[in-house]
Amino acid sequence: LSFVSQEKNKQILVLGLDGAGKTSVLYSLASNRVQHSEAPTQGFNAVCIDIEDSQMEFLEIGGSEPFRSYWEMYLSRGLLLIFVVDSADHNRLPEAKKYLHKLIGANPILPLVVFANKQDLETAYHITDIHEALALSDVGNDRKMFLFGTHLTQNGSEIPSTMQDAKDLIAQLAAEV
Ligand SMILES: Nc1nc2c(ncn2[C@@H]2O[C@H](COP(=O)(O)OP(=O)(O)OP(=O)(O)O)[C@@H](O)[C@H]2O)c(=O)[nH]1
Ligand SMILES: [Mg+2]
Repeated sequence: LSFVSQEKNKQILVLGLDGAGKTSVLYSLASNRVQHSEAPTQGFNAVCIDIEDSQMEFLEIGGSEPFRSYWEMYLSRGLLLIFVVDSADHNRLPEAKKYLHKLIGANPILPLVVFANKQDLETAYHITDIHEALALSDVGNDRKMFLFGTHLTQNGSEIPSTMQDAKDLIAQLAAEV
């Protein structure tokens, strides 16, 4: 895990409301072990992850209100967009949907990978309900779009297979663009 400040490389953008689990997902993808974040991201969080022979640069932008205005500014530097939602945060799904559609409206081609996170919580919506709540059928046919149900539980345990699948897919998508 390392922090980078290269400007030229295109990044994999990691966005979504505060508390969705973006940082936890990134740390876990980086180490292949579940690693929960300890604090909300204040601003930006850049993480380099080795996949097979290449290195991928991920950029999380904090999901708290003051940081959301930066999301759209970074779209053009994005290779693909990972959008993370808390599947159990029913009340804020409409808000997540609003922001997601603003983002995809601003960029017609950026591939989209949605993480319906916190599937371990009892009240979590199933991915089919997340698909509907986020109106993912309106995303458009010209864009590559994928939806994964993910969960992170015990710190230090191996990442669940859906997370590994998502990581493999992201590597494949990044290699294609
Ligand atoms: N139960 C459960 N908790 C999770 C999961 N993923 C993350 N969390 C917890 O959710 C909280 C928020 O996680 P973060 O990774 O900080 O969320 P974030 O999206 O980076 O939030 P910001 O940086 O504020 O935008 C933390 O307490 C995590 O431990 C999950 O899959 N299941
Ligand atoms: Mg964070």
